[in-house]
Amino acid sequence: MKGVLLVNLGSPDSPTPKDVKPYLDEFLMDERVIDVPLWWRRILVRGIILRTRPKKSAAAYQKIWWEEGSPLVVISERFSDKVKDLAEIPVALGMRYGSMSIKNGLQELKDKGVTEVLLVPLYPHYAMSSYETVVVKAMEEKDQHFPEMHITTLPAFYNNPDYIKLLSDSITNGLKDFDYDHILFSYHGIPERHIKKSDPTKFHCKIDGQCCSTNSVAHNTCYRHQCFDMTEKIKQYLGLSEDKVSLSFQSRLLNDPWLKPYTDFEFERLGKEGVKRLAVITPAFVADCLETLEEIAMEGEEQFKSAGGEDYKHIPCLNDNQEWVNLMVNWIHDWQLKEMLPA
Ligand SMILES: C=CC1=C(C)c2cc3[nH]c(cc4nc(cc5[nH]c(cc1n2)c(C)c5CCC(=O)O)C(CCC(=O)O)=C4C)c(C)c3C=C
Ligand SMILES: [Fe+2]
Ligand SMILES: [Fe+2]
Repeated sequence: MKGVLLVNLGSPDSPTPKDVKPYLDEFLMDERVIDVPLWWRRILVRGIILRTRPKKSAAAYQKIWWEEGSPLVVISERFSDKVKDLAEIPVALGMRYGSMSIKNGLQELKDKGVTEVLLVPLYPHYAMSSYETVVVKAMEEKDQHFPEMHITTLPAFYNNPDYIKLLSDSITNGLKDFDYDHILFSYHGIPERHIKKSDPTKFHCKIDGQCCSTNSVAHNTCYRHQCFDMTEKIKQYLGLSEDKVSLSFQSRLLNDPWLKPYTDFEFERLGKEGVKRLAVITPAFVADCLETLEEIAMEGEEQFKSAGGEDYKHIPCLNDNQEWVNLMVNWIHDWQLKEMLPA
């Protein structure tokens, strides 16, 4: 029997340093997130980052936490419940980090008699620290605990025309009551090194002005290309003028070079250059979370306004929007009935 496993990133069990610490430990000890040798990762994560970060992150989580729990988890559950109602085959939800594991999700499917799984990493783009680590972890769990299962993975959907339309419509909807001067597309950042590591040709991705717009097989796994391409497609769909849109990368950690421009610097630049009304969209996330609700909707507004901006709007992620649920169900049905995956 066929079934679906939806996987998002996961959150701590509560917004306290006690629960944030083990969550961050699992997250940052992932070799695809902090990609340095194990001995150095142990020193960096356990000896340095985890001494101070849990308290700081817990304070940030407290600002956005809902009565029902972490917004990322609650929204993912609402999305998953709606997909379950329409999919006609078993659907389970797992998280890459934290207590709602991928293993539990696969077990839930196995208990319902599922042997053929469609794995859906809930990320529109491919990055080794998001999409790839979900796939690798699911395959490890399968090999260890569910050898009889067969797993097929939904490809990254950053350029899927139906998804582009949904995101574009959500921008139109978000801007109905907001007369913007500028729209910033803020994507989660990654270290530049990750782009080079994910390049199968080993020479295409130079992180310059050209590589991401020169056709290459490297783009199947190039997060930077995929962010540029998605922005371009939405710009075209909505007919946005070049000078009113820009792209940036948020959420840096540590001092390595990360993808540029940096979102926090862009808030300052745009404010100083006279942009008064700024709209921000966060298309690396399908569900609102710490990085959108705190870093963008709260901190970002403060940064932009202290640089001279006046009005600010964060456009929510697609979350459990019914059209997004319907699109996911269509993809599931195509796979279930015709073995077809979205292009
Ligand atoms: C080296 C560090 C990190 C990389 C690389 C990274 C990539 C990456 N992350 C997401 C999506 C999310 N990240 C979230 C939180 C978060 N991310 C990092 C670090 C890296 N992410 C940390 C340490 C945290 C935790 C919070 C903090 O201490 O700042 C979240 C939100 C989780 C939540 O509970 O709400 C998401 C979602 C993507 C898509 C990505 C690569 C493209
Ligand atoms: Fe992250
Ligand atoms: Fe590139």
